[in-house]
Amino acid sequence: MCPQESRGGGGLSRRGLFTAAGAGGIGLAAGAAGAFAAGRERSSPVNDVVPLYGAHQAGITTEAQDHMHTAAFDLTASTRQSVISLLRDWTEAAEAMTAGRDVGATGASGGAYDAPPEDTGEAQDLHAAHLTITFGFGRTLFEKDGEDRYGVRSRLPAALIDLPLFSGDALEPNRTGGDLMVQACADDPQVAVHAVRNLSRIAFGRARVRWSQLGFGRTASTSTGQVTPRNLFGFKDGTANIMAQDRDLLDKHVWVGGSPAAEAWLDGGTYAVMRRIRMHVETWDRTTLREQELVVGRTKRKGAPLSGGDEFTAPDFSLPGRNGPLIDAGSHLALAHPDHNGGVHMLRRGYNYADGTDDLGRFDAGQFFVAYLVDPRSHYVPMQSAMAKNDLMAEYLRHTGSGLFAVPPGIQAGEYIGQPLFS
Ligand SMILES: C=CC1=C(C)c2cc3[nH]c(cc4nc(cc5[nH]c(cc1n2)c(C)c5CCC(=O)O)C(CCC(=O)O)=C4C)c(C)c3C=C
Ligand SMILES: [Fe+2]
Repeated sequence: MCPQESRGGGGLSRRGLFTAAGAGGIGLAAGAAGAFAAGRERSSPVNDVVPLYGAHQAGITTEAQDHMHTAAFDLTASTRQSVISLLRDWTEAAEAMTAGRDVGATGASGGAYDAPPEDTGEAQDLHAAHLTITFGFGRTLFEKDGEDRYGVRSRLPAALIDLPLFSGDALEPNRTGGDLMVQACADDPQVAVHAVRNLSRIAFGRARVRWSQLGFGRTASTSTGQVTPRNLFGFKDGTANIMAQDRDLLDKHVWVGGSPAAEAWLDGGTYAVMRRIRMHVETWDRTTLREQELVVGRTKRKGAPLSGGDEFTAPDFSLPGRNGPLIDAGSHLALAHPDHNGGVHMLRRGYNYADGTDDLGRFDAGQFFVAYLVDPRSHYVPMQSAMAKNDLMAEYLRHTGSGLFAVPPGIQAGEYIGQPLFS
């Protein structure tokens, strides 16, 4: 695991910064001073800062936190310079918030009495909570209605396609697309919401929120140190995920590299596929345990493949049962497995969501599916096409929102997110 991506990777809480600064840490002293100006004193020292800087953006291989708030934005900026200034301002704010500080020099309550505060304030007294903020660029940033709005059309990556409409999709326009994407993940929901809200406030006059989604209860592990969580069908989800420790799989299936010159700005980055998938939990809850396990291809209790063993045993798709293979060829496991998808893997990092009820009293609940992968044309579209047609799980699912974003590489101090694209 890259140190810069590890959870709490050497980061310090604001109280920790004071201590280290007192011990002679010059760089840290500057951070502590900033924190003090922003007025975020906290009660106890904790080590819950995930550094913003690194080769890759944080929030991808970082151990999946418990909560998520994601938003997509439509740009209203009329110039390229205005987009750059927004990205600069967002980077500065992200650096402060992920370090557990308020936004701006005066923060939530240290500024002029007759001016709006620089920070909205709801994260005062809260820890950094492993906050990560991951940024992405939608296809419409590069080209919209045939127009090269910000002079970056020539740098549009070939893989940043318009995703095709899949069988059974019921996409809602106001939950789909977007020029920019911001994914905030944290172990405290209020910290994640605070981050997106402040970025939205900063964007005023340059970009406005197109859609946003709250998520809870991660539906994947991204580190071998994490316990596999459960989704709203009650099954373990994320067992066979790419983990932060799988360096070779990450290099092959997640990180973009060796791009042609026009796309080289994305090297070290990745693509984020986001799908808001409603799960018909009422129907699922009236389905027998036998049927549920048949659909998933794994046991509900342990998450073991139906061919036997424990959670991490490799599935055997040819092992026969009384009426055909023990793992049904139409099961989600069979359709998603690399053996049936040309060997592709993806890093899943989704969250459960529950957004109230519809007019029939049914829960609008499901999974906000997020996957990071090297190329959606090879690593997502074929699998989703097959699932939409043949996955036994499909009858319990409805895709209501969608987004595909190019996620630029990480940055160093002094740079802004996506800088190579505009250089
Ligand atoms: C196109 C990609 C995928 C979508 C969309 C998707 C939706 C989805 N998945 C579950 C539940 C489970 N998925 C599991 C495994 C799994 N799913 C995908 C891909 C998509 N899932 C992959 C690549 C894999 C791993 C396959 C493998 O290598 O074995 C599992 C099993 C446990 C696990 O390994 O994670 C469950 C359970 C839901 C509920 C859902 C939509 C709401
Ligand atoms: Fe899945």
